[in-house]
Amino acid sequence: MPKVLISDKMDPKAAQIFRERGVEVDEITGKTPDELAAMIGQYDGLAIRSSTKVTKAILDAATNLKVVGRAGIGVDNVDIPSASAKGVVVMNTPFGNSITTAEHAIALMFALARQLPEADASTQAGKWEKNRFMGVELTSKTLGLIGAGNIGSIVADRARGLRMKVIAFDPFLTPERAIEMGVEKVDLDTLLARADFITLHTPLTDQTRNILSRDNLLRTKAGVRIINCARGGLIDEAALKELLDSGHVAGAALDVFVTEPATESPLFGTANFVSTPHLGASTSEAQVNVAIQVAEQMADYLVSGGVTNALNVPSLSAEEAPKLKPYMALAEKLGSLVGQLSHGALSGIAIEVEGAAAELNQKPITSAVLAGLMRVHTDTVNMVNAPFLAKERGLDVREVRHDREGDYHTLVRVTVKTDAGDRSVAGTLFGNEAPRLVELFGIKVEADLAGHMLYVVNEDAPGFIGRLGTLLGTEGVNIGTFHLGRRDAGGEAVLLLSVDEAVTPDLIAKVRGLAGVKTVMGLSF
Ligand SMILES: NC(=O)C1=CN([C@@H]2O[C@H](COP(=O)(O)OP(=O)(O)OC[C@H]3O[C@@H](n4cnc5c(N)ncnc54)[C@H](O)[C@@H]3O)[C@@H](O)[C@H]2O)C=CC1
Ligand SMILES: O=C(O)C(=O)COP(=O)(O)O
Repeated sequence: MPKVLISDKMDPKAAQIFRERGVEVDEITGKTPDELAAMIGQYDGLAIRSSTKVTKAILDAATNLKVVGRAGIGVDNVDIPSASAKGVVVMNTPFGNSITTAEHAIALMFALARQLPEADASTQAGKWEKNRFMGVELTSKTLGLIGAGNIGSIVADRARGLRMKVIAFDPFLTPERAIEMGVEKVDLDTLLARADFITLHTPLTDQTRNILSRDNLLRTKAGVRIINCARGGLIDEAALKELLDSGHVAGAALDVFVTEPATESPLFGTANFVSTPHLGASTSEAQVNVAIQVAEQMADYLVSGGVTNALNVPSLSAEEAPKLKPYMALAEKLGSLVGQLSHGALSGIAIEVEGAAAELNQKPITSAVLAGLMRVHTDTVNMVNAPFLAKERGLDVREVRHDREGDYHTLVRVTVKTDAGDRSVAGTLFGNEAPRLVELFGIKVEADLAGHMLYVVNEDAPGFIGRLGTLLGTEGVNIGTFHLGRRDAGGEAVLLLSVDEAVTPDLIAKVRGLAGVKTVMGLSF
C-alpha cells in the first residue's frame, strides 16, 4: 500500500481521500529539515503547502519518493530540477485557491485605500480619530497588474466591477486575451508611470525576482499604493520601506515576504504599511479545494499512474493510464532491448507508433522507451527522469505517429542511431495486453521479452539448431522458449531463447565456439 506524508497543515479532507483511495497517510507537521530528511525515506508521496522546503537534501534522503503534491499554486519551495533528476513527479493545484487569493488582494487594496487596519487600531484604542483618516476612492483609479494569469485575471475582473481602469504588464498576455479580460496591455515602464495601485501576480522566477526593484519603485507615480499577494522577493523590501517613509509610496500591503515566517522586518510599524502572514490562500473554501485536489491527484498517480497538473512530466489521465500501461511495458522492453544490443555511442532515437498505438498519448510511451534504454546503464532511471537524462546526454529524441495501417493492429518501433548505423526493433501487443517483439534489426522474429535470454546471430545453415541445443543440454541450461527468425534462407538468422538462469560469460564463450556463430549475448528483462 503506498504511503504518504502530509507535512504542512492541510484540510482533513486530504487524509480522508488518501485513506478512501487505499493510500496510507501520516500527518506530521512542523518538522525541521533534518527531522524531515530522517523520516522521508519511508514515504511514496509528500503532500505540502508553502512551509515545507523540498530541497535537494530532502530529495536525496527520499529513497522511495514518487510524487510531491503541492496543495496550492506556488512551487518555489520545491527544487524541481532535483526532483526531476530523481524521477519524482511534482504536481500542484493551479486553480483551487485563485479566487480566494484574488479576493485577498482586493481586500488589501481596500485596506490601503481606507487605512482600515490603522483606523481599527486607533478606534479600539479609544481615540476616535475621525479627522486623521482620509481615504481615496477606487472608482476611476488605474490598477496596474503585474502578471495577468489565473489570479491576475480574477483581480482584473473584480477591479472592473469596482469601476477601476485596469492596465496589465505580462509578456505572455496576448492582445486577444487582454481584450477578453477588458484590460489594456502595457509595458512595465508605462504601468509604473500610470498606476495608482499596483498588484503583483507572477510566480517568483529569475525574471520576476526584484521586479519592483529600487529603480522601478522610483519610476512609480507619486502616491502609488502597492499590493503583493504573490511572492516575497518580487519587491525590494528595503527600498519599499524608504519610499513609504518618504511618502512617495502612499501605502503598501504585503502578504508575502522574502523570509518567511516574517517575524521581524524593517517594514513593521511603518505608517501606511499593512501586512498579513501569507494568508492569500487561507479561506475554508480554498483549503478544502486544494486538499481534495492534491489528494485525488497524488492518489491517482500512486494507485493507477494517472498524472494531472504535474510540472515536470506530461499529463496522463486516470482513464488513459490503464490503456497505456501495456504499451509502457512494451516500450520499456523495446528500449531495454536496443539498449542491450547496441554498442558504441548513441546519438539519437526515434519512437514510431502506428495502428492503435497512434491513437494514444505518445509522451508516456516515449518516456518508457527512454527509461528502458537508459536503465541498461543507470539503475536509478525511471519514466519521470528518463527524458531529462536523455536531454542532458544530448540524445536527439524523435516521435513519429503513422496514420497508415500496418501488418499489426498496433505497433511501436524504436530506432537508435549509433556509430555503426541505425538499429531498429518493433513490437506489438497480443490481445491488447501482452508485449511481444515482432522485428529485430530488420529480421522478423516473434518473442516475449522476459527474464533471462540468450541472443544468437548465426549463418543460416542446416544442423545449427541441433548443435546449439546439444551444447545447452550439456551445459545444463534449460530452454524455456525458443524463437527463430531469418533474413533470407541461407543468410543471417537470429535466435532468441529464454533460459532459466542468467547467461554466464562461460556459456557465451562456448556458444561463440560453435561453427557459424556471429554474435552471442545474454539479455535480461
Ligand atoms: N499569497 C498566497 O497565499 C498565494 C500566492 N499565490 C501566488 O500567486 C502567483 C500567481 O499565481 P497564478 O495567477 O495562479 O499563476 P499563473 O501562472 O496563472 O499566472 C502568472 C502570470 O505571471 C506571468 N508572468 C511570468 N513571468 C512574468 C514576468 N517576468 N513579468 C510579468 N508577468 C510574468 C505569466 O505570464 C502568467 O500569466 C504565484 O506566484 C503563486 O504562488 C498563489 C496562491 C496563493
Ligand atoms: O498557493 C500558493 O502559491 C500559496 O502561496 C498558498 O500558500 P499556503 O498553501 O497558504 O502556504
